[in-house]
Amino acid sequence: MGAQHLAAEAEAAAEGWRGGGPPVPLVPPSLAPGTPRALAAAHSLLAPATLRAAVLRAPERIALRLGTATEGRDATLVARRLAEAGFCVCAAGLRGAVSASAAAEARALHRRGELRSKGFVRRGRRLPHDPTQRTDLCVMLGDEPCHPLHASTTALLAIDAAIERFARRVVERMARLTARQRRLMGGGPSGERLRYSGRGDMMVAVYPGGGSFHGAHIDNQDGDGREHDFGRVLTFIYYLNQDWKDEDGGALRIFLPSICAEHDPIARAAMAAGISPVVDILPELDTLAIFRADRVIHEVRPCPTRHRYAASVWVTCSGEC
Ligand SMILES: O=C(O)CCC(=O)C(=O)O
Ligand SMILES: [Fe+2]
Repeated sequence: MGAQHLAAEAEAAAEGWRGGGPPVPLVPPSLAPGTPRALAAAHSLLAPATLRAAVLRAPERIALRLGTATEGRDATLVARRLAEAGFCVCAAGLRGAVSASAAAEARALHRRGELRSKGFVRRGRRLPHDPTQRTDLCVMLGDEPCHPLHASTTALLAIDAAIERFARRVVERMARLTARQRRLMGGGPSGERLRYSGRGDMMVAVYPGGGSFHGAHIDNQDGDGREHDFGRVLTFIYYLNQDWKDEDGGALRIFLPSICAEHDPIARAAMAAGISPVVDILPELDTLAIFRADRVIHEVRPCPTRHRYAASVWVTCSGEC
């Protein structure tokens, strides 16, 4: 299946819920009936993703300094990059002590058995866990002091608060984008100016080696079943793994949306050959990946041995013309 086709599906899905009609179902492309992945998955729970992909060089990281006076300027850069490409990769610039403590907290949650299998959220409901689609283990953290995990996740919650502050700024900057940028990847489904409407609890996840993976999907393919806003529009993922190498696998693979990729000659050639242009992002400590939760197809490549930890926050938006 070509990238153009995938992206067209993604865009159709993003619009389906806006028009008030039934949401357009999106089978995770790597698991569509008859594809190699679907066949492999029938034989093994840990089959690696086999969607044909041309791996392009990842764009330069934006060096952020979360929680400092430069955050406003950083948010403007991120908003522009999101509008042009649908995703961006940042170095968050958090103090080493904070990121190292958060990584230790995530490992301790796993050791204590707090991380469990979960299904996808579709139309606002969590579906039963399906090990042919994802084999990560996760838990949602709450920031209220009475939450049972509150005392053991203070560094993770500090990162959660920093991401929320930054996310609010990014959405504010996205609302200032031009109409053209908003129609690309910077606005609502009909190019509306985005407005921050909320966020979910932070999710801490581990891919515990053994080929664990998360098949190709869009986080919010159906508006999350919400009437009053667009549901999740941005995904923020902060990675918690020191010295992650190519050979450790586990890259976050982003499928370039076709309307963004067509300006790149290599991506265009790949699409013409029916191959998806993708970029792979290594889940290295302090890397912050940000992408459109409602439009960008992505997957987690299989993790053969190392345990891979990440903390994700989803931001919901409404829109205004
Ligand atoms: O951890 C990642 O890199 C991505 C995970 C993901 O796509 C998800 O949980 O929806
Ligand atoms: Fe996802």
